[in-house]
Amino acid sequence: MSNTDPLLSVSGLHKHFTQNDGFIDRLFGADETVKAVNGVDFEIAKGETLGLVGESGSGKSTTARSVLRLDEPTSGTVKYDGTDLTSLSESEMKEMRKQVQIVFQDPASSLNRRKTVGQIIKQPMEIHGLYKGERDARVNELMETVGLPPQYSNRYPHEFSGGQRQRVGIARALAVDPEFIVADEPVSALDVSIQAQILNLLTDLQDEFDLTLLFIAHDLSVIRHACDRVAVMYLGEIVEIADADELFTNPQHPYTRALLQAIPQPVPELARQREVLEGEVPSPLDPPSGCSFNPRCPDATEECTTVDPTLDDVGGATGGHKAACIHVDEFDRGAGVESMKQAVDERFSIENFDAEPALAADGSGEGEQ
Ligand SMILES: Nc1ncnc2c1ncn2[C@@H]1O[C@H](COP(=O)(O)OP(=O)(O)OP(=O)(O)O)[C@@H](O)[C@H]1O
Repeated sequence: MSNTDPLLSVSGLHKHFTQNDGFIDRLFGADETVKAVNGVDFEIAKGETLGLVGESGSGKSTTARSVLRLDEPTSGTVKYDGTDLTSLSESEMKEMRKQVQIVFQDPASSLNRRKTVGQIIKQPMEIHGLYKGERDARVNELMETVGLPPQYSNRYPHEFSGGQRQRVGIARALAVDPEFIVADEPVSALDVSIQAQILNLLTDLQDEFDLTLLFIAHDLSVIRHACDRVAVMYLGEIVEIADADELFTNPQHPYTRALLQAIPQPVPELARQREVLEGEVPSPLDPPSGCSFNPRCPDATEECTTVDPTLDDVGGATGGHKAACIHVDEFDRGAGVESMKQAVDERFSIENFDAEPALAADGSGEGEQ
C-alpha cells in the first residue's frame, strides 16, 4: 500500500496554549502554559495510514489541528510534500487545503444543519473554485462513492443517521480530490457495527483514491484494521511508535499495554487478568516530573520520577519500533498479549466488515442507527 517517501514529516512540533484565569491573573501577568503538544515527531509515507492513539486529553486533536494550521503551532516544522506548511501565508495555506482535508468526530455538529447534504458536499468545491458547471453531478457521484443514494442530496443532516452523516462528512472531505485526510475520531460517536462500516469505507476509499491518512482514535481496537503504523500519545508526547501488527503483538511501553488491556474482553477469565488503567491523563498545566506516565504506571520505580525518557527521532516512515520507557527491556509481556489481540479481532470481526452499505434506495437505512 505504501512507498517509503514521507508525504508528511512533522518535527519538534509544540503547541502551547496560554491561559489566565481572570482579571487579577491578567493584571499581574500570571499566565499559565498548557503544553498540549510537547515535541512531537513523526512521518507518514504516501499511501500510508498512521494511527494516532491515546486517551482524551493526550493531545491528539491539537496535534492534527497544528499540522493543518487550524491551530497555529508554537514551534516545529510540518513538511508536506517537501513544503514547510508553517512558513506559508494564509492564501498559500488555503491553496494547500485542497490537498489536505479533515473528517471530524461528530458529524452532527460538524455539518451545517441549515444546509442540505448536497450543499454541504458542494461547498468545498465552491470555496476552491473547482468543478464549475459540474458540481451537482459531482455531488451525486460522491454520494454514490460513500454509499448514499444521490436522490437524497436535498435532505438535511438531521434526516440521516449518525453513520450516514459521517458518510456525508467523508464525501465533503473527498470533494476537492485531496491526497491527505486527517480523520479525527471519525467513528467514536457511532455504534460498534456502524464503526466497522465506516472504517471499511475509509480503507476502501484509501485504496481507490490512493489517499494518505492520519487516523486519530482513543480506542486501539478501532485502528487495528485501519492503520499501517500506530503512534501512541500521552500528555503531549509520542511514547511509542511501531508497525500496527508489531504494536499489537509486542507492545513495549506500559501505557500502550494499558490501552490494549482497556479493550473490552469477551472472555471473562481473560478480563480478570488485566491491569486496569486508573485515573486520568494529568493536566498539561502541571505535568508530573520525570516520565509523564509514572503516577499511573504499574511498573514505575523511584527512578521514573526523575528520568525523562522522551523519545527522540521517532519519525521515519519505516522508522522501526520505538518506545519511551527506561524499563522496556525488563518487561515480561507474557500471555496477556495474545488474548488482547484476540479481543481486538473479535470486536471487529470480518462479518461486521461485510455489512451492507448505509442507506437503501428506499430510504430504509438498513444496518444503521
Ligand atoms: N484552546 C485550548 N486552550 C487551552 N487548552 C487547550 C485548548 N485546546 C486543547 N487544550 C488542552 O490541551 C490538552 C490536549 O487536548 P486535545 O483535545 O488535543 O486532546 P485529545 O487527545 O484530542 O483529547 P479528546 O479526544 O478529548 O479531544 C487538553 O488538556 C486540553 O484541555
